[in-house]
Amino acid sequence: MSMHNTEATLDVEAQRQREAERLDLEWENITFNIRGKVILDNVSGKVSSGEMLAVMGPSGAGKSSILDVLSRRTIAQQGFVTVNGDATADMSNLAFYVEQDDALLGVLSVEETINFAARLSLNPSTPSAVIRQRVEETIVGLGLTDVRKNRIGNVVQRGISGGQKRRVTIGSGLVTKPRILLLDEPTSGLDSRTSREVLVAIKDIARKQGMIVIASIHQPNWETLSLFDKLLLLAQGKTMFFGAIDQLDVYLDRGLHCPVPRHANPTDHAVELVNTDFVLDAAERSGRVTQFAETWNAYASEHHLHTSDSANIDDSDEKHKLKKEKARVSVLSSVTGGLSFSGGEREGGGMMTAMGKRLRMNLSRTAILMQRNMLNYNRNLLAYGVRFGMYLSMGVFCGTIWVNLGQTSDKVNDRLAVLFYSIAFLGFMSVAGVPAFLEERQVFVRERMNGLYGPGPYALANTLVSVPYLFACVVVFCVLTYWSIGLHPGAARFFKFTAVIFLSIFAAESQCAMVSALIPIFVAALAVTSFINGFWMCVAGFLLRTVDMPRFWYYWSHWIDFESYGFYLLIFNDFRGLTFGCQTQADGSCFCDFPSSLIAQGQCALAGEDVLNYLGANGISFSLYVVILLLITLAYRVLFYLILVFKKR
Ligand SMILES: Nc1ncnc2c1ncn2[C@@H]1O[C@H](COP(=O)(O)OP(=O)(O)OP(=O)(O)O)[C@@H](O)[C@H]1O
Repeated sequence: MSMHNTEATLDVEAQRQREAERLDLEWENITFNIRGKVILDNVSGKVSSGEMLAVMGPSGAGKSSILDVLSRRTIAQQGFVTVNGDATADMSNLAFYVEQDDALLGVLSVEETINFAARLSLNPSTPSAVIRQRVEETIVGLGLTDVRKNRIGNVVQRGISGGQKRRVTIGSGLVTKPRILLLDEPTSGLDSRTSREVLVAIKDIARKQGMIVIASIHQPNWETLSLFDKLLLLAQGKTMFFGAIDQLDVYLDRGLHCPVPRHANPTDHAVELVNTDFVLDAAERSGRVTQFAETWNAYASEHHLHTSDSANIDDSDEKHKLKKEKARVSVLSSVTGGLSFSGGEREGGGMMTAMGKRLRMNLSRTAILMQRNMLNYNRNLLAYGVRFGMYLSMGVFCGTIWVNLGQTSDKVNDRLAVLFYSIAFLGFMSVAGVPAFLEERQVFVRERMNGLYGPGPYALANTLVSVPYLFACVVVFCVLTYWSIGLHPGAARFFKFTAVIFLSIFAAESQCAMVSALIPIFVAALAVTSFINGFWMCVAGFLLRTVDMPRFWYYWSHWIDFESYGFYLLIFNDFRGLTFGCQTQADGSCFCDFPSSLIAQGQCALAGEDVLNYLGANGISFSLYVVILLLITLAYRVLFYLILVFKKR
């Protein structure tokens, strides 16, 4: 069968399947409070496959909140959200939520961004021609053809406009072909013509796909609004109107007795009526909105315009109990679902349960994320570019400042200092990756919330891809410093030196990723990571010998400090087998800067082992310390993963 035939068959099959799986999304009596403040008050409604619902209202009316409840990102204290009557339906599999903020990777092009979103949502076996076709349709549909090769842009490099970014974010959702598309302010930043065209494209896809579209929207012109089938008008969390768009002016006239003035836009008129932001008296503000809500309820009952079909059905105690139980299960599963290794599979009809398929899916997602990370790190100077430059410069500085340290006892302290500094400073500089990590994390949060993949593939891809980049940074530093400083001769010691620095810096990087995942605020992550690294320096065993360290600090902090293992491994690697000449004094006695075992043997010299003894590092096992360093890194990575699992935003 030719590729075109395959695509056509897939599309026809998908269409048939979707027609067969008509969806009704229904929400009943949603009441949501935050700290006693009513955000949504008894809101109900229903929307079906192929329909577009506009959610409107003044600022703070609860538009984003109802989208959050419908996507189950927020669980309301009262009420139910059901899909075809099922309150336990997995929304992360069904719905894609396009939030107000555009969380995108700035160095990727428009086309790459949409392409990765498509690949992350599809079965690993989807033919690439099908992916290309989807991406093409989305780009053309959203009017992004001219900028398809342009980069999104970030603080370093200007990219596409704000309105184009909005469309790319919408495109990243549309291309996954969700059954329910939730859009928070999709037209913000777009002029009225572009807004309309974007909504036309969405409507077209929604019709073809049998997709439900729910969009919060500010002041669209009437022409744009008429693209929607239904309107939910909110004020102070209460329903002011819910129903077919063309019923709004009828209601305003006959229900509210405030007819739309000639040439005025009915929605502008309605939003203006229910907007009480500028009424000074609080009681009057809430009284007016309550009265509007009561008028609507009375009108809806009188004209049988119930907010949801189920309002007609006898809501017996039994049915209510059943829904309540289902909703409870849904809340529980949404909590425990956080432990799952991956997100769900969007395409292909339902969750795959077989372990093999699940593993394959996770590996495929990990591979795609690795590919995207590499593209990001190659182009994003803030990821590793800045660090590469810093490590290279620091290599030049260290190699020329501690240049050619001779093997004399008076240089031993300088040698210890440069070894300590290599671990401490290079580890400290892991904070330079925080901005790029936070950008990547935001994209992860958005994609994870939309069920594209879970924390497992993300954490794995992040860990694996950071290795070669970090290794390149470390190698350049080591090559520039090792021989210039005059560290222990021999290739084997150089390779060990490089390996130890790499393992230590990888531990520092893992710690930084863990902190940034926990505190995803740039300045705070930077401050906390720097603070922790500063503390590790104090207890590493160089600035203060372990024998002189108060036992309280020694027993717990020294032994979990990656810097102490890195430092001990470096000095063990460097000092073992070296001999340092001491000074013969005027009286013929020998002076060494450290206690020497060689003087008693008639040599005016200091053995490297004497220095190790002095620092309590002579008896260490190199391989054991390497294993501990690896275990500390592993612990950071596991914590990183667990934080991502439990901290959803
Ligand atoms: N986490 C929160 N804590 C306290 N109040 C909140 C919280 N989230 C939302 N609110 C309040 O809930 C109300 C509804 O907020 P929401 O963001 O849903 O409004 P909106 O209609 O989307 O507003 P806008 O059009 O300005 O985006 C607002 O008064 C807001 O201040």
